[in-house]
Parts: sequence; C-alpha cells; structure tokens
Amino acid sequence: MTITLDTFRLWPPVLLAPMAGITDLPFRRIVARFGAGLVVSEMVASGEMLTAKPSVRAKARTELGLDMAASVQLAGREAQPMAEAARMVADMGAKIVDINMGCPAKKVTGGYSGAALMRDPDHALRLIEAVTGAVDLPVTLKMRLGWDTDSLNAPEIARRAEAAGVKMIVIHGRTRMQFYKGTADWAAIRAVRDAVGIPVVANGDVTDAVSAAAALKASGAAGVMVGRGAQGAPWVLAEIAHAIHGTPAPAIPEGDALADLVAEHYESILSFYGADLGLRLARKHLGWYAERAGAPLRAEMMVSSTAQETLGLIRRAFGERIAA
Ligand SMILES: Cc1cc2nc3c(=O)[nH]c(=O)nc-3n(C[C@H](O)[C@H](O)[C@H](O)COP(=O)(O)O)c2cc1C
Repeated sequence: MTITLDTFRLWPPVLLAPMAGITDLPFRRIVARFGAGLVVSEMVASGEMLTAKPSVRAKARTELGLDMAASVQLAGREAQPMAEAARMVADMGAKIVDINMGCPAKKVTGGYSGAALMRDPDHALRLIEAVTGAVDLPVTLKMRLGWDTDSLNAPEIARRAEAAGVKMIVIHGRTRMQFYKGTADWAAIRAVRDAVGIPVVANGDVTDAVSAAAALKASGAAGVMVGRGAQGAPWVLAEIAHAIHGTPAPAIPEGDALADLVAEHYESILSFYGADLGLRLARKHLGWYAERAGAPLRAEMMVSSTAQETLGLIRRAFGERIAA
C-alpha cells in the first residue's frame, strides 16, 4: 500500500522513527540513501526552537541530499509555541511536520508534552489544530496506544486528529506506562486503523522483514516505522522494503565496504557537530555497528579520543576482520 500525504508519496512504506540523540541529519542521510519512505528528525522542543539555540535548530535541519520530503518532529505542550515552531521548521525546509505525543520520558511528560498529551485529549486537539492551522504542509501525529491499559484512547484521539487535518498517524504499540518494556501490541493498533481514513503506521519492535510482515498483518497498517532496529544497521529499512514491497535489494556492506560506511558516518558526525562533541556522540553509533558486525576493538573505539586514531580503529575493526 502506498502512503500519500498531500503531494508526497512515501514509498516504500517503511519509515525511520524519530529518536532523540540518534536520528540526526548524518544518520537520516545514510538511512535515506539506503532506501526508506521517510526519515523523521529527532524531536525538537518547540520552546527551545523559539529561542533559536543553534544546537536545537541543528536538529531541525533538512538537507537530506536526496529528493525526499524531510519530516521534522516537534514536541511541546502549548499550542502557540508549537504553531510558531512549525512555521520555523517549515521555513528551514521541512516538508512534513510531525507532532510528538508518544514520548514517555518524565522530563517530557512532566512538562505535559509527549505522551502526557494523551491524558488530556481536548488540550491535545487544541495543540494539533494550532499546528495544522499554522503551516501549509502535511502534519502527522505519533503517539502510543494510550497512557495506560485503562485508557487506550488512541482511536478517539486519532479520529479527532484526522478531523483537525492530520494526514498520517503512527502508533507505537505500547502504553506510556509500559515505557519500552514488554512487547509492542501490533494487534491493538488495528482499532486506530479502523477509526480513521488516513494512513496508520505501526511502530514498535519491528526489526526485520519477519517482524514487519507480522506487524502489518496484525495491525492492518499501511506501513511500518523502524527505530532501534536501524541502529548500527541503516540498511535494515531497505531490506524490509525489499522483502515486503519488492524494492531493489540494498547492498549490505561488509568488510572494507562496511569500514567505508562507518568511517563516512563517523566523519559526517564530526563535521556536523564539530570535533569535540562529535567524537563523543559518534561512540554510540560505533558501538552499535561493532555489536551488529561482531567486530573487535569496540572498547578501544569507545575511549579513543582523536579522530585519526578512531578512523584507524574503524578500518581495523570492520575492514580487516572480514578480509582476514
Ligand atoms: C533513544 C530513543 C529516543 C527516542 N526519541 C524519540 C523522539 O524524539 N520522538 C519520538 O516520537 N519517539 C522517540 N522514540 C521512540 C521511537 O520513535 C519508537 O517509537 C520506539 O523506539 C519504538 O520503536 P522501535 O521498537 O522500532 O525502536 C525514541 C526511542 C528511543 C529508543
């Protein structure tokens, strides 16, 4: 099934989830290049966006280097700053604005944004209407099944969001109180799908073609969104799309090709954030690549404090390993 948001066709319907601290522009570029229907920015706090802090604006950058609509996710608890932030990210090139109503973090819900908005649907709707009214772009909504198992109100909110102009809904098949525990309930997403006419996308624990097919079957969703499964494996969305939608198979890098990819990702993190911050932020990605590939020298990469040394380690860990 194709997902169309106004004039944008999200093909294949395998989308990269927003992940704070992970789906920055360097990572989104790589995932997009392998192949994905959409890559979503990490959440951008609307209040901070309005202060124009450079580090916050960097999260909303949209230069994917491909002919692909960039989606920027906004988080916030008040309608007006969300509307203003939406206009700002549109000015920065966003073609789709996503609203975060799923984040379970206390820092976020304590501020009544993220999943906390699901506890007050009237307020959530005012916020959604403010955003859909502020920009002439498709607005999408990402949320959970509800706050807890006694309040599975995603279908009701989805229906109201559709009436307010939202064009696509992503459901992480857990409640807020589950945080990331247990397993995602893909079948429960079907009630949302049945409640609206707009595309609904299933999210949570989709890591490969098998889980993607199971999530689609159980939920009846129009597509899947992959988060943690793409860490250290930016090609996984393209693999899923190939298996399910028949798109071209990605060339999964091994040996020197993997070393080249990891080095390229590493250098793009350094140039995006600057060397000091980049060096530290890159470590988690190196760790994931190493874990996935079963590569050695992980501990050394975690403590390496110069780019040159780290690049040498990357070459040895990923390149020589397979070649040997
Ligand atoms: C480290 C991390 C950061 C996340 N940040 C965001 C975020 O900024 N916005 C959001 O809507 N969801 C965020 N999420 C939730 C993911 O988008 C996704 O809903 C969740 O991880 C379930 O999907 P998965 O099992 O494919 O990872 C985050 C998840 C993780 C693990």
